[in-house]
Amino acid sequence: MIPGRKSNHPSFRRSFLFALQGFRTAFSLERNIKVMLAGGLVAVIAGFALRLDPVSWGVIFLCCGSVLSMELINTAIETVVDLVSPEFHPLAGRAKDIAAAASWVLCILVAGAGLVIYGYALFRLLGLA
Ligand SMILES: Nc1ncnc2c1ncn2[C@@H]1O[C@H](COP(=O)(O)OP(=O)(O)OP(=O)(O)O)[C@@H](O)[C@H]1O
Repeated sequence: MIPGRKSNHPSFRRSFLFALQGFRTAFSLERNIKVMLAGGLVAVIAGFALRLDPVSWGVIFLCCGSVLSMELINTAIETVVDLVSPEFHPLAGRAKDIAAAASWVLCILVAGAGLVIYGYALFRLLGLA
């Protein structure tokens, strides 16, 4: 709900536009978002090259989406921390470090999933699996 507004919720279309605006802001401010989008593009190109099966494509899309979403949430947490604690504070640092850790944990697990999926697809393409 927007503070001071009469209606409780913006329309579905306006909500989508707010989300789009949030994405554009995060994209322009965060280098990690650009890196992750580039990584997603490489993953899709590699998927076509290795002729992934439909289930593998589904997993790859889910992985790309979850990594990107987690980085957006991380960026939102950093923004709120900067708002409530513009000064140096150990708890502010801790909150940012934990949010960054959440993103890295997901990235490491997704890298593992990618290794298995692309590795298996490569072996299959070479007739080794
Ligand atoms: N207000 C603060 N008080 C204490 N430590 C802070 C504060 N702001 C940032 N830090 C420390 O500096 C680190 C980097 O903070 P910064 O806001 O630059 O994040 P970032 O480098 O943009 O993170 P990411 O790479 O995930 O986007 C934090 O993880 C935290 O350890």
